[in-house]
Amino acid sequence: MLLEVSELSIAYANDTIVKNMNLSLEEGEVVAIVGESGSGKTTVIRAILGCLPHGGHITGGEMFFEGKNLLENTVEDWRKLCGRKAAMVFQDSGSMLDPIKRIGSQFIEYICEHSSLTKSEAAKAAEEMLNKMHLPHTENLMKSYPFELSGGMRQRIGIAMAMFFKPRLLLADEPTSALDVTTQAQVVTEMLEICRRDQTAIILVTHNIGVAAYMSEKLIVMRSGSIVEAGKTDEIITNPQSQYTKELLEAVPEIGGKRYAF
Ligand SMILES: Nc1ncnc2c1ncn2[C@@H]1O[C@H](COP(=O)(O)OP(=O)(O)OP(=O)(O)O)[C@@H](O)[C@H]1O
Repeated sequence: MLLEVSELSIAYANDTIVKNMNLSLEEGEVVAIVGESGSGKTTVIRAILGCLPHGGHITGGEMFFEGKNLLENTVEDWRKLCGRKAAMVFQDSGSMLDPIKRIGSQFIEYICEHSSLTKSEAAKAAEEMLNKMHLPHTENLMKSYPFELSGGMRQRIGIAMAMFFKPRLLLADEPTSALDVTTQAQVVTEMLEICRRDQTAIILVTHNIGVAAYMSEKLIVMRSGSIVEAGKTDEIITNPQSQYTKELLEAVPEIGGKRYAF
């Protein structure tokens, strides 16, 4: 088992936000957490990466990653885990790029900081990674500034950087929500392609059960900090048990009798 979270509870100050969360993930598996805004999805994945915001703390439960108890992690343990073994992609990962540095120089700097590659080796590897995200004209792209690129391209670069070191676990928080529908579909497909090739497991956080259905094998439906329903995605989608899941599914657009993921 890659990740095992059991009975996890999280509070901000004295308010319990997440109650008795359970989640398990094998190598290369994709689990999606869906639920309305404020249900605690982001809080769960922040806890897994040891980066709850100020005031947030774990009040109960356990988390094991590759058999190691995450609740016993030192600052050094978290530093080793984040970036290389576990990486995160946000809704606006593209906007985390430094606006006054060319794409190539920031990607190379990032690689050199976390590995022993030389600058020219890093440049070659960075360009290859951009190719894998199906970014066009990568040679020119490396010389571009972020503002010269579309939002979709910037987000793909953010994902390429997060995936560069082939993390065992990718935490993706609404990774495509800021993109238009067509670009969303492309970016999701590319991200899945890379994760499948590298056997990277994903926890996908989304409010869009359509995207979750398309991407994941397992689904967790959350509401107000608790699990409403959890299990195999196909089974939940075809035979939802809770009224809340049914409502989420009904909100997915239907055209000609078919429900569409995006
Ligand atoms: N830093 C914080 N301090 C106090 N409360 C917080 C903090 N961050 C989040 N919360 C509260 O925790 C609850 C869950 O928030 P969280 O961001 O985990 O939900 P979410 O399901 O990811 O929502 P969204 O889809 O809007 O991102 C919310 O009620 C929110 O107000």
